Amino acid sequence: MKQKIGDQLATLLQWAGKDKYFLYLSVLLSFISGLCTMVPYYGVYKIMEYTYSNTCTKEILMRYGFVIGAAVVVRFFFFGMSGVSSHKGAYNALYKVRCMVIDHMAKVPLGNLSERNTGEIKTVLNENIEKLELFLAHHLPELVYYCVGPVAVFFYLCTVNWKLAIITLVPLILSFVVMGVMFRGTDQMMERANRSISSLNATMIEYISGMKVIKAYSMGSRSFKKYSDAVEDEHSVWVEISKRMGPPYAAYVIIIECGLLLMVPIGGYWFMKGSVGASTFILFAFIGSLYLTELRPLQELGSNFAQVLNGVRKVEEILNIPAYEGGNDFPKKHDIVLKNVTFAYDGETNILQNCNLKIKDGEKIALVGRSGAGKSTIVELIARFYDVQQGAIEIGGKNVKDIDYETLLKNVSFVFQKTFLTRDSVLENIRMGSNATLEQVRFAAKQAQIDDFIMALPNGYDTLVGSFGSRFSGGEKQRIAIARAILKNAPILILDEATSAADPENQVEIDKAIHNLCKGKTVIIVAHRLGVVRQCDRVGVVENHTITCFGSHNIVKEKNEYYHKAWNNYEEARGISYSVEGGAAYEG
Ligand SMILES: Nc1ncnc2c1ncn2[C@@H]1O[C@H](COP(=O)(O)OP(=O)(O)OP(=O)(O)O)[C@@H](O)[C@H]1O
Repeated sequence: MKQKIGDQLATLLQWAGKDKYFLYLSVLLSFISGLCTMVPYYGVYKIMEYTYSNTCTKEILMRYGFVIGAAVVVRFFFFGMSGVSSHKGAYNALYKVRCMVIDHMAKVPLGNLSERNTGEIKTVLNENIEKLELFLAHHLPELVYYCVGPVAVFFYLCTVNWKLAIITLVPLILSFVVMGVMFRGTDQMMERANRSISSLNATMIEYISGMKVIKAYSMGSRSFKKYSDAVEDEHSVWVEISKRMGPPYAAYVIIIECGLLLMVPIGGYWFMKGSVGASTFILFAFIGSLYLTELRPLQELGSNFAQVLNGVRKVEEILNIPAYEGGNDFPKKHDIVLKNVTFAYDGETNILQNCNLKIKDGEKIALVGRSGAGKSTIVELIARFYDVQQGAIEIGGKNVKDIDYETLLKNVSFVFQKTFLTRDSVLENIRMGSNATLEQVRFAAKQAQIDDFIMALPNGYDTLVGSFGSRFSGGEKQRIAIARAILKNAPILILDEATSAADPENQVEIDKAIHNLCKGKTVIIVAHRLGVVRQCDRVGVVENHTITCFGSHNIVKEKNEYYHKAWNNYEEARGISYSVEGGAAYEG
């Protein structure tokens, strides 16, 4: 449903919180500044009256000259102060909105976020929120200033001659009609412009982050085409907008400037008839029609206003994604139970169906199965990255939906297949926002077998991670991720094929570190390589949308066909002897 403009502005002010008072102050100062616009008209008119009645003296000239000068100074001073206040309010408000969006994103289910592409979220966080800054810091005080000034002048002109004053409004009324035409239907256009910017952002992110693959597969021209198509689309939207708004804009400018064309014949006729004096005629003919030109910037503000409202809508859309709120403390016991879990990412195609699993507190289990069987999905459901559609997931007897989401995430450690490093120091990359001391971080890094490597870096733990963590190999990044998990020390640990990228030379040390890390914790390992399964108490086979077999390695091997075969293949592969003609045999 379309929201009213007033409601959207109220929402914006509500987001600003206490900083809205800076914005109110800015509006007040702009208001006073706008009122001062009237004073020069008053001063000039008075001087003309004295001049035409032959009573103008040096003293009178000085007096009105001073009044005009003072009004101009006050006007600019107050307008400047209004800008200072609006900037203070706007930047604080912007900071709050950005924090609110980021905080909210942390509390919403991943599923709802991944429905939006990264480009769309980037557009909201950057472009849309920037538009709010432009509005609050610049347009809001300008809007008040450009409205109050002409209104004050109009009222003053009414005191001089109300009939002529009303005639000065004719161009204004016409310009409003033109503005109405100009902005009719721009909502959809701005929505389209916003979509095209989001799509351009998404393509740009994809193009830059996939540069390696694009080069490796000589996909340059095709990928570039996708990018250039997005640029083309964005360009065509704006061409259409300017085509649509250009002619009415030109008409608006001409109409608002043509007050003189009405004033000279009408005012002149009344002057000739003797119904208005010379000073009144001159005031209206030359100055009275000028004041409306002050309204010209309102058109620009109007077109930006549509974008601001669109920005508010986009931010609201993200803030309106239902978040996981409230909930209980994390349970003392850490057994995990899946009860008849059914789940589909798209709500239709079930990835899991009536899936059951019971993991004891402190147990270490492995999930195995074909690629795409749903192993990662199970562990992500346990950490409530998504909500199950049917059934329940319980930790320590409590449904994960009833546990405070932040607490749940604090108590579950994840080591993903792909490690994400932030553009920060190595220290902060291991700390991940915690207050851990350098000693604690180093202790964790030692256990993860990465301390020596970090100490050998140019600035040790203060070394900055290059863009997207490109300075580290896959194995090094994984060991940093293991160090993070060791430091976090959560009672539930999920390793999603955590050691797949490890350096074979360090594999033994890493296995040792993981062994220490797992002590006393409930551990789920998503195992792609079967070697890791032997360290686990039990193993579960994920197939046919459920866990078909769960038990010790020997039992599952005996009962489950997939696991039996996979294990035999694994053993066979390990036993393969490679021999090079003339060389010694190598046992893999
Ligand atoms: N975010 C998502 N949106 C839609 N479908 C998804 C999403 N993530 C995974 N899937 C689909 O769900 C199914 C199970 O994926 P999942 O990653 O859980 O399998 P997996 O057993 O861990 O596979 P692998 O061993 O290859 O990592 C796959 O068909 C996959 O395409």
